[in-house]
Amino acid sequence: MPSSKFDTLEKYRYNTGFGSYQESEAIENALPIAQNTPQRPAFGLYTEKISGSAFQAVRPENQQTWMYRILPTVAHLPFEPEPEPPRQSDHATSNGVSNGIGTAKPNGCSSFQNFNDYLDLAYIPTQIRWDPFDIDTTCDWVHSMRLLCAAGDVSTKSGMGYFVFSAGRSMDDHTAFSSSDGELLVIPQTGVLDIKTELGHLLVRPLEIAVIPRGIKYHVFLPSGPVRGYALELHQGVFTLPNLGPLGSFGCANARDFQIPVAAYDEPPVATNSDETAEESYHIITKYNGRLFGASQDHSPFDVVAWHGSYFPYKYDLGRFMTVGSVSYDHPDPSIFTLLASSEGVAEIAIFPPRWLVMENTFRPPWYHRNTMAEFMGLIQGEYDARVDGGFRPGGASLHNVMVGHGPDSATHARASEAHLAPQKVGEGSMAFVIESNMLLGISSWAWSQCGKRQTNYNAQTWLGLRSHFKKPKGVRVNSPFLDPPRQKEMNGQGTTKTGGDD
Ligand SMILES: O=C(O)Cc1cc(O)ccc1O
Ligand SMILES: [Fe+2]
Repeated sequence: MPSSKFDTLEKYRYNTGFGSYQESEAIENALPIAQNTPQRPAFGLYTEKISGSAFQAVRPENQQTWMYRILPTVAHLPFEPEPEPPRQSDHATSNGVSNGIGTAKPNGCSSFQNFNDYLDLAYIPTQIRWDPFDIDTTCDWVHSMRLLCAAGDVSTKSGMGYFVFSAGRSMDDHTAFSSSDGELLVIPQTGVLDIKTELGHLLVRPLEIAVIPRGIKYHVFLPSGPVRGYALELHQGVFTLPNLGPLGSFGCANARDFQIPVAAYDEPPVATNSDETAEESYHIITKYNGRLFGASQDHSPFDVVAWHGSYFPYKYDLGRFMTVGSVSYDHPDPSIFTLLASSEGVAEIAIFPPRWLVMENTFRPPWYHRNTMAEFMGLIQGEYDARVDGGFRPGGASLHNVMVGHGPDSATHARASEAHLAPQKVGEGSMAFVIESNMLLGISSWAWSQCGKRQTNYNAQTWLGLRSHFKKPKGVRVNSPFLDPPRQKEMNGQGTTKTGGDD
């Protein structure tokens, strides 16, 4: 007997190919040949289509999948609001009011409840960093997500939401979850996710990522205990592979390394009495404009015997990423490490795998900067080479919002300015990521105060140690229009010099 479900590795078979057209049968000949909607599909199955793009989307962007299933999705009782279980990870202040922004929510509200309330987000032009988030052992996947920051609006399909998840138990048997609010990128930081989806299984471990399309139902089993990680829900568009431009035909994340599940289905229970059909009870939970709703049905939603199409979940092993970089001088933009980009340009995720730095006469860590793009960073393991002050830890996060200045901490600056520039391997045993977004992100009140993880000394600890090293060279002309002409002349040793106290 396997000790856990994920030891039965046979169920984790994958096809490959980002953006490919797939077909998969759990029972041979379940897929119709040369048509989609036969009058009577094979073996008494129902035909159901799920679309992820408008019918008339251009071919490269068109995402639709045909499923051949035991019963169609519609066969369920009406959805009702789902009760909210209590949560461990609220650290509301004693008077129940947050520290300056928003309104603290009482213990017991779910993440997705917060997520709906975009008016409760705060926009703050300072650097923000969080210690590793606590693992909420009481939670299953459905209630595991906590909104950190967001932009846009779910109902108009704009923007995206950034989450941390932490769960200590598997979803109850006979439950399934889906989000109608967007496509979810899952980045586990610790623990294993055994994800059973309508289209087959995905086993996702730290240093892998998974993407679950909008509306696809799934069940999350935790075969090896608690999990924690990061998630990004795109309300707008879907994840795509970035174009490679002058890099050529391959590099970064290659299409063939994306793994796609194969069809698998739950065998319906056998009726004991031949006059009856055996019934089961399933609870289906869906996130709809930020709220959780539940419905019952008498059959498994994991009943897709065969499918074909271009709309499916997938996973990717970050170890397969081919990093490229400067082999002469200067530090390139981090876009060279882009793993996935959103089709509508609202967000991109780049990773920082272990890599060689060989640049000559170069300050090798990132430059100081502020960008029109907001930068959210997470750390899966190890240490991020541009922030070695000990405050950016695996399972924590940072946010440098639109036009918020940041860069290497003062110790890193001092070290890198003096470093002997031999070839150097950085990030050994480490994996950080950055999500760049072109939207100004609002912070949830949970992220600002209730989680109790925001570092109130981040800015001071990281950058206030920077000292001016400016030394005006002697004997050079000063030509600065910021200085008035007499002062310039004086600095250049011309004209009358009047110093304070002489007149
Ligand atoms: O550490 C950061 O801020 C992320 C980052 C990395 C990099 O190599 C260049 C720019 C940048 O924003
Ligand atoms: Fe940055």
